[in-house]
Amino acid sequence: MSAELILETISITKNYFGDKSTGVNNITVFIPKGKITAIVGESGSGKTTLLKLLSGDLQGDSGDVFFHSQPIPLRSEGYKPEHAAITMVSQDGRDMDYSESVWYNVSAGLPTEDINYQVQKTTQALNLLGIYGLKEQPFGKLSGGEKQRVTIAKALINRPEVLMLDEPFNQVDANYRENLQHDIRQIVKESGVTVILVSHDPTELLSMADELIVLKEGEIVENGAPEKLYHSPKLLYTAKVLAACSELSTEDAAVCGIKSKRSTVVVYAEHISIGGMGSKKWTVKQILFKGFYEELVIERDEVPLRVLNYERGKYKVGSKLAIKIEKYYEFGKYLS
Ligand SMILES: Nc1ncnc2c1ncn2[C@@H]1O[C@H](COP(=O)(O)OP(=O)(O)OP(=O)(O)O)[C@@H](O)[C@H]1O
Repeated sequence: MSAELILETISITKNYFGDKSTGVNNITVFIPKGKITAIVGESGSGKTTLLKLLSGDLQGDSGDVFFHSQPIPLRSEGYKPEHAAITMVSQDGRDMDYSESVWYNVSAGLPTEDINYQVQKTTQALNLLGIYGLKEQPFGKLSGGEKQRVTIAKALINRPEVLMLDEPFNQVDANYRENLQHDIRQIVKESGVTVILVSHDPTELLSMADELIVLKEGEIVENGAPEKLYHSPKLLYTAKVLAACSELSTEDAAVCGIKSKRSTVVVYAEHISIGGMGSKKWTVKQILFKGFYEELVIERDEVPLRVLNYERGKYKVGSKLAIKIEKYYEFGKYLS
């Protein structure tokens, strides 16, 4: 049985100033209830525009948006209950009072002045995000990650049906990010809230999302389960959005020992193993610190490849390596 839908767009188009190269064109999407849907794509591909159309923040030039099968009312035309049911989490702390406490800011999200109700709901929301201990702290003095948790707690306090997060982990450092991602997944599981998130970061999308929508130049080019899109991307564009990878021409691929008749070969960094029996023909050119692992840029005959190295510190710039490419993807020129 297919999942119940909560939001959908039918052939929605929104071009800014009538310019077809901006905004989104003719988009039909179905957002399943109680799941995490991620909208991904390069900068300017229309992710935020689609989010705003889905939330009633923006009116399409043509097409429809439905919430529970009813047309979504526009926010600019006055408050409707649907607007409270769909909450957008702003990443810039715009709705927050920086000099006031976490408690004050989160409880301000409640429409009532009933103190008992406020205490109960605010305590619940702070506990849900693991920030009860910060309740007395002024919002302005928190770290980026803590601020983000407070913002989400405030958004969740009225139990919206849909939570929209635009680049939610931008300000959050890597360690904290995994915890927050885990907590959001947990909240979705426990509360049944539907989450739609927009992000650039492939790692957070792949570990969090149930569904991915890939946008390119205002159009959907692929959609489906993250594992499917990651392991079998139909388009070069999708592979590049989702994975740390190297894009090779047919000639460059030959240097890597790959014979291909297609115009482009893509190798994911994680599909290259270092070492083995081969001769050490690759030179380390750059070492990028990634926390518990490193990303190496290696080169042979001026062909660069990105490789993951989990034995941190083992190689230096100039070290010679042998590699083995375990898997690669081939794309013809019409699959870019
Ligand atoms: N208010 C606006 N007025 C004019 N053009 C706009 C406006 N908002 C967005 N655009 C244009 O529409 C296109 C899509 O923008 P949008 O912000 O939806 O993309 P995005 O994928 O969210 O980008 P990013 O990842 O950089 O935030 C871009 O070309 C952008 O310049």
